[in-house]
Amino acid sequence: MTAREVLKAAPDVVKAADTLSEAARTGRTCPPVRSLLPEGDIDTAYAVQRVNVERGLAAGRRIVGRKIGLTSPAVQRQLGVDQPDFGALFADMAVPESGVVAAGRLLQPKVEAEVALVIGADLPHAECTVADILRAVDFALPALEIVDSRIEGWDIRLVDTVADNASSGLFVLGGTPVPLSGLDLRGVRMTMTRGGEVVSEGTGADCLGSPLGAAAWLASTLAGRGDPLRAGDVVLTGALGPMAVAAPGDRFEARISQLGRVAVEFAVEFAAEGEGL
Ligand SMILES: C=C/C=C(\O)C(=O)O
Repeated sequence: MTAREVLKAAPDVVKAADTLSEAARTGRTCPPVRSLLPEGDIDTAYAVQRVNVERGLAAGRRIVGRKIGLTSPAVQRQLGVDQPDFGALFADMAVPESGVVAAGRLLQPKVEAEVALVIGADLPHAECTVADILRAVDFALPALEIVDSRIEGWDIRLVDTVADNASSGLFVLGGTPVPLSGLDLRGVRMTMTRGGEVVSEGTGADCLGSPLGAAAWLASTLAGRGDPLRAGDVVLTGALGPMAVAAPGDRFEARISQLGRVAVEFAVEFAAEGEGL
């Protein structure tokens, strides 16, 4: 969808996109958008997502990659869905390794641990294989995805999360790139802690069978839509285990075998000046 096509998008698509972007802008959640869209119509939900992505690009934001969502059976169960989806990653969503997320930056954050891949060659084919992915990937990194929902209480079905840029929020990449050669991404084991307590565990196989298979699904899907993965793109391949709610003051750390560790902190909210006196 080009910027010109966005302007011509159906009124229900524009209304859903406006509802979500207003929630993001004001920091106030909105009701589910599924009631505005044809029931279960995933293509229309992606059109809503595209409207807000095009608006972001028009406002000067830069796409740096894609996220895959809903890859783990645990997350699919948590959200009551049965297929993966994808969303856009913008440069302003990147948080430095061990960085701090400012209070109030997100509406209802939750954290997931994932394998990130950095793509070194374009992937233009609509039938992308795992071998294509292996040849194209420059390196892997451990990552945290901080998902968020503009929809109140995370009351989402597949259409809602697709329209809402796959419930994306922010992401953190670990600091040490690992070449794929010799890595068994299906076999990696992930443990994520919040304040030192284990809150999520999983393996590479829990991500659609393998993070490489998930990446092949994404590359095929995007190429089929005429918007392929390109050299330099970051791919967050999807949660390896259940997501965990984040509150002010929380510190998350994920360790993924063969890949290393990655951490993030959520700032403590301070009372406004004079409040509570
Ligand atoms: C609602 C978001 C889910 C994901 O991002 C995931 O499963 O990775």
